Amino acid sequence: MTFITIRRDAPIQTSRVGVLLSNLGTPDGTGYSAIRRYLGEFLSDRRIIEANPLVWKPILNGVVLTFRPRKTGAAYQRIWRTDRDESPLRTYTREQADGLAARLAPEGVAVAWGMRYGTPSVADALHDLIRQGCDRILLAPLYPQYSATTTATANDQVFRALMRLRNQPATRTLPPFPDHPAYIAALAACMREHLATLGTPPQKIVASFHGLPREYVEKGDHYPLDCERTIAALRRATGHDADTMPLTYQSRFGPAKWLEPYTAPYIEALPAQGITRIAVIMPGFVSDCIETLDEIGNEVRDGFLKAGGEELTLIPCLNDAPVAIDMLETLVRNELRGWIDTPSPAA
Ligand SMILES: C=CC1=C(C)c2cc3[nH]c(cc4nc(cc5[nH]c(cc1n2)c(C)c5CCC(=O)O)C(CCC(=O)O)=C4C)c(C)c3C=C
Ligand SMILES: [Fe+2]
Ligand SMILES: [Fe+2]
Repeated sequence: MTFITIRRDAPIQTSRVGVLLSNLGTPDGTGYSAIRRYLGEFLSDRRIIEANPLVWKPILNGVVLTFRPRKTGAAYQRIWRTDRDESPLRTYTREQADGLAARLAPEGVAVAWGMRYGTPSVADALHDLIRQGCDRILLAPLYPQYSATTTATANDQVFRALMRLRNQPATRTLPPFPDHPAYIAALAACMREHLATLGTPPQKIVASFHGLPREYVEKGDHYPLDCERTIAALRRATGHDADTMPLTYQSRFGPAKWLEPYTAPYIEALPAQGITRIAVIMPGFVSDCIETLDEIGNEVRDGFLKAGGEELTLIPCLNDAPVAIDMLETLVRNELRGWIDTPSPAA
């Protein structure tokens, strides 16, 4: 292995705390080659696709990377932030980092952000923090519910970059926070604020989480337990139950069985039961992205309307709302105890 030396990395002389926010990733553009590059990196991750690479690689490089980029590119085009020429996930992650940086500036804490797949990479964000003199870094993957396919692979990627450093900073990782009071309070506030803008309240609020192959759960990924913890806490906080706030799983990829019930057929079956006005909340996504804005906001909405539904409203993800920054500040200050002296704000 070759060790890379970051300027001012040998030896670390300054003493500063840094926070590295990470999210999933996003392509650099909506064209075929940008999407192909992004999907190629994403779907080559063995935490994402556990199949034997001898079997999976020919499928990936053959049928998947030939046909999928067109479909995915069209979806990104529908949600692309043309004013900034980037995807919403990148915009919101940057805004979350900026908001958090402003809150932690009094203690001199540096904040950087990066993506597990695509750019800016988590390795670049790590190097940026080291250049700013950070010798203690909190890695904060922005996934409230743990999964090996999200939290673990985001941390793995930073550890890979750390492996190449001669002088490593000390690191901590932010644990998942499926029912942390600050997270549930932020979700409940965003939900109430959005519902207050509607003329008539929805008959149901469907809580849709990103799905996971059943096999990964059978092998021990405790992701669905975290989703259950979130939904139980959110129902308690907002006075709902399993009937008025059902839990479903979206974004199935490939032919295998994923966690059920699947969001799209669940929602399309509602009009036949007399439920024609619904809201959808997607608590697993800290930022709006292709899966919330396009899959639910376009595809699933179209299916619901075709099936006789009248209104499907999307409750926005936490994004850059002040309550989202409050939540991040609370979670991060809690993990930084002993590294910075200020008390953590009440949850
Ligand atoms: C086997 C494939 C996939 C697993 C497992 C998976 C888990 C998983 N993903 C998220 C969050 C996001 N996924 C996003 C996009 C996305 N996901 C997959 C596949 C798997 N995800 C694909 C192929 C894509 C790309 C889009 C597409 O082609 O359909 C995104 C959005 C990124 C954006 O830029 O908008 C997020 C966020 C979680 C939380 C999760 C496991 C629980
Ligand atoms: Fe995904
Ligand atoms: Fe999707």
